[in-house]
Parts: sequence; C-alpha cells; structure tokens
Amino acid sequence: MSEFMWLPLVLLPMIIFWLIKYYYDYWKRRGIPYVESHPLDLDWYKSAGIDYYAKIYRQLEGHKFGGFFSRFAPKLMIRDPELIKNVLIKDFDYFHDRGDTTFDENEPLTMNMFSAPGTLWRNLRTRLTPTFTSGKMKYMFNLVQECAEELVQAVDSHIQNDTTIDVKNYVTRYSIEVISSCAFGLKTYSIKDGHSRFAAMASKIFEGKLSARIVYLTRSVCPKLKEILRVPFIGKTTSEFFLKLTNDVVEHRKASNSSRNDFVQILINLQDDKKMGTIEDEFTLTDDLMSAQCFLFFVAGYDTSSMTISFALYELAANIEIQKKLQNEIDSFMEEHDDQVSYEMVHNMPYLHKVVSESLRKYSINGTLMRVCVKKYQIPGTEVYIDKGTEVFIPVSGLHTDERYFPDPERFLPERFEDRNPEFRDAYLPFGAGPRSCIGFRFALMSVKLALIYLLRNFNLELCTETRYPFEFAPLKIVTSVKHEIFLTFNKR
Ligand code: HEM
Repeated sequence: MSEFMWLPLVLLPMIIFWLIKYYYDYWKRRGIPYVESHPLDLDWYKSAGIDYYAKIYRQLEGHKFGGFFSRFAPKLMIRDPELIKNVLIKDFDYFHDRGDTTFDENEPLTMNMFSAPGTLWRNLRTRLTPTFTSGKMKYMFNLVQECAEELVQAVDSHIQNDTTIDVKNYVTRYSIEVISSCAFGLKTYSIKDGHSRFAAMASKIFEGKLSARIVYLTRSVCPKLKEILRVPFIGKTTSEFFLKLTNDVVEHRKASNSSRNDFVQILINLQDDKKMGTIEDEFTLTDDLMSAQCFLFFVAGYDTSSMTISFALYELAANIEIQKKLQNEIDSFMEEHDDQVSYEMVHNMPYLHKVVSESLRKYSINGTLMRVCVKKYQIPGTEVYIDKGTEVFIPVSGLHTDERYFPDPERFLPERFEDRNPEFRDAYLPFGAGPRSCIGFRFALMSVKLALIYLLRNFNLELCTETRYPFEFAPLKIVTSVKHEIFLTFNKR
C-alpha cells in the first residue's frame, strides 16, 4: 500500500473547505461591504422575515448597500432610501421581476401577478389595474361591510360567555370571508361557524409543511431543479380546489347570466372584452390565468389584512388613550353621518389612517421587498455593478425600525404620521413602491379600516393576563404572522 494513501483524506476536506470559503467570499472579492456568513448560518431558516431583514440591515449600518448570504446564496441589500427609489421606481426597467422561484408554467396557480416575470407580469398588471380603482372599491364596499357586521355579531355572542377573545382567530375568519366574498363571490360562513372548507384550504396554503419548505428551498437555491424534480409547489388538493372553484363560479355566472360586484366578475368582463382580453401582443386571459389571479387575491389579501388588524387591535388595547382618541373620532363621524358608514367616510378619518399606518410601520407585514436584477446595473454614484440575476432585497422592517427615520421606533405613536418629511416618506414602504407595488392596497385599507371602525364602535378593548407580548413571529413565512394566539378582553361599550 502506498505511503501516500492518507493524502486524499487530508486534501479533500481542505479543497472542500477552500471552495466553500471561496464561494462565501463572493462579496469580499467584489469589494462590497457584507455580512460574514457560512453554510451553517441558518438564521434565515430560524427567524421570521421581520426580524431577519432588520438584523441584516443593522449589521450593514453605515453602508448604503451591502451583501449577505441567505438560503446558501449571495443577495444584495439596498439600505439607502435614495438608492431604493432608483431600484423600485426610476430604474425599474432593470428590476421589473421579483425573482419569485415559485413561478412555474406547469402549475397554473403559480402563474399569478405576484410571481410572474417580464411580459406576462406586465400584461396582467396592465389588465388588472382598473380592477383596483377607488370606483371598483366602492362597488365592493357593501360586501366588506356585511362581513364587518358579521364580525361584530360573532364577537358579541362570544363575549356573552367569555370576554377573552383570540383576536387573531376572529379577524382571520373575517378576512377569509371578505376575500372569498370579493374574489370568488362566495359566502363561506367562516366568521360565524369558525370552520369552512374554504378556511381549511386557506390554512393548508400557509401551514408551511416541511415538503413545501423543501421544494421552496431547493427552487430558490437552484431554480433549474424544478424542471428535474417536478414537485409541485402548491399541493394537489389545494390546487384542484381553487381551480375548480373559479371554474364553477365562472360557469355559473355565464350560464345564469348573473353578475355581481366582485373580482371574478371584473375578470369575466375582461375576458369577454375582446379589446382587453386579447390584444395585439396576443395576451389571452385564459381560464387558468383567471383562477391564478383569484387565488392570488386570496393568498395576498387574507393573511396580510388579518395580521394588520390583529396588530392594530393589540396596540389599541395596550394604549388606552390612543384607543379612546380613535373611538371619539369614530363616534363623531358616525353621528355626523346618521350612524351610516360609507366608503368616503372610512377614507376621511385622519386618526384612523394614522393608527393603521403606524401598525403597518411597527409590524412590517413583509420584512423585505424582493427584486431581481434583469440586466447589468451600475449603482448610481459608485463604480459598483450589480450582475444580471442578482437578487436584491429592500429591508422594509429595518427601515421601519430605524431611529433616524422613526424616533423611538418601539413606541406605537400614530401622531408620528402628522407631518411627514420626505426622508420619512421614502423610508416608509408597507405596500412597496413603484410599478410593482401592492395593487390591492386600497382594498386592504378598506377592509382593515372597516373592521376597526365596527369593532371600536361596539367594544372597549383591554389587555388580559393571557395576552402574550413581545410576540413570537413565525419563521419562513412571507407574511409576518404571530406563532401564538393574541388574546384581548372585549367589553361592550
Ligand atoms: C394590509 C394588507 C396588505 C399589505 C401590507 C400588502 C403588502 C404588499 C407588498 C409589500 C407587496 C410587494 C410590493 C413590492 O414588491 O413593491 C404586495 C404585492 C402585492 N399585493 Fe399586497 N398587501 C396587502 C393586501 C393585499 C390585498 C388585499 C391584495 C389583493 C386583493 C393584494 C394584492 C397584491 C398583489 C397582486 C401584489 C403583487 C403586485 C405585482 O407584483 O405587481 N395585497 N403587497
């Protein structure tokens, strides 16, 4: 036996170590400030986005941008509000894709506006923008209002026996009802019953099963793998449920020649309108694409809105003076309007708007915005180039908790939205910014504000012994959510 047999045993680990080090020195080699990392650093897996991106943001303190590693791959974080505006708005042509690796032409539901790249995204966004105008929101106002009334009834009957309420549970049921009603034209009775097939399917999408996490991870580390592995991102049952649901609703509407003021109707009209549905660039709003957009409205709208309402309710219970001030505003508006809530009224309540804005600041619903660089880009004012394919992150939760823009960031202070200077404005990104910002923000504000108006008009809220704070945020979710219940005491006013 050769005396050098041991050599590979020593050399191989050294080579592997060197290759890993070389890979993880990606940002160092490029002369860009960065956060040190290694393959065993699994912070991205263990922490919630709201905490994770704020931590990286703080680690890059003093730099306008910097590199980090997440999901075993190099990413770039842009910290400076001026540069962020360039990425999101001015130089949008370089960053029009989100780089969402869930997009898959073989999986109809993933072909939605959030995940779609390039031309498909542009086509969808252009066609669907008119769906979200104030005019269209007004049509849906009554549907959402009905849900807010049901929410009050459900809370009212709960507190007959027990004044302690898990607000997260109730407002999730409310949000499911709102979206199922406005996106699919369906009554699910989830507020009253607490259980519905729709709600069960919704929880399946978000329950973060290990298999879904593995698929998501492998796709984000190596997008090519999806062609080889062919494992669907959305489970078969969920996928079939939502595809059939939209098909049934569409067929029923067409067959009965009936119509309703909801998203599915707007999409049916869009499909029927030859000028809109099929234009020169041969974009056709197929049935599958239509289902994918309804599914997206549901996915994008239900957790985001319910968590926003839950956080606001918690803060109102924790800050009784703010709660009283908001109740006074609601009461005086109701008196002025003969106890009738209208779309205009909801949007003209200044203090309510500040309370919602502050909740969205303190609890960033998305810890980060994501973009992918689609062609080589020079960062303005520097000699640094971002390569095509680089994933770019905008650290919303970091900006929202930066003392420089929001003094005393831990404090819930709606008054900070009184006179917003431009610097403050640029650092505030709850709905993103630019052509790819949240298309549903008007709808979201309408449903969040209506729930708050109805609940505060009818109940006084207080913290109770079961209220858990600080919150423990759930890891690996796109939407910031709390792992546990949010208990509050409700008393009839
Ligand atoms: C409080 C509730 C909500 C919050 C905080 C929120 C936040 C966001 C954020 C941060 C983005 C990414 C923006 C960017 O990358 O610049 C986004 C995208 C999106 N949101 Fe929302 N959202 C909410 C509710 C809704 C609702 C109710 C809908 C639909 C009914 C909706 C539909 C969408 C869609 C379709 C996109 C993708 C837009 C595109 O890529 O063109 N969102 N949302």
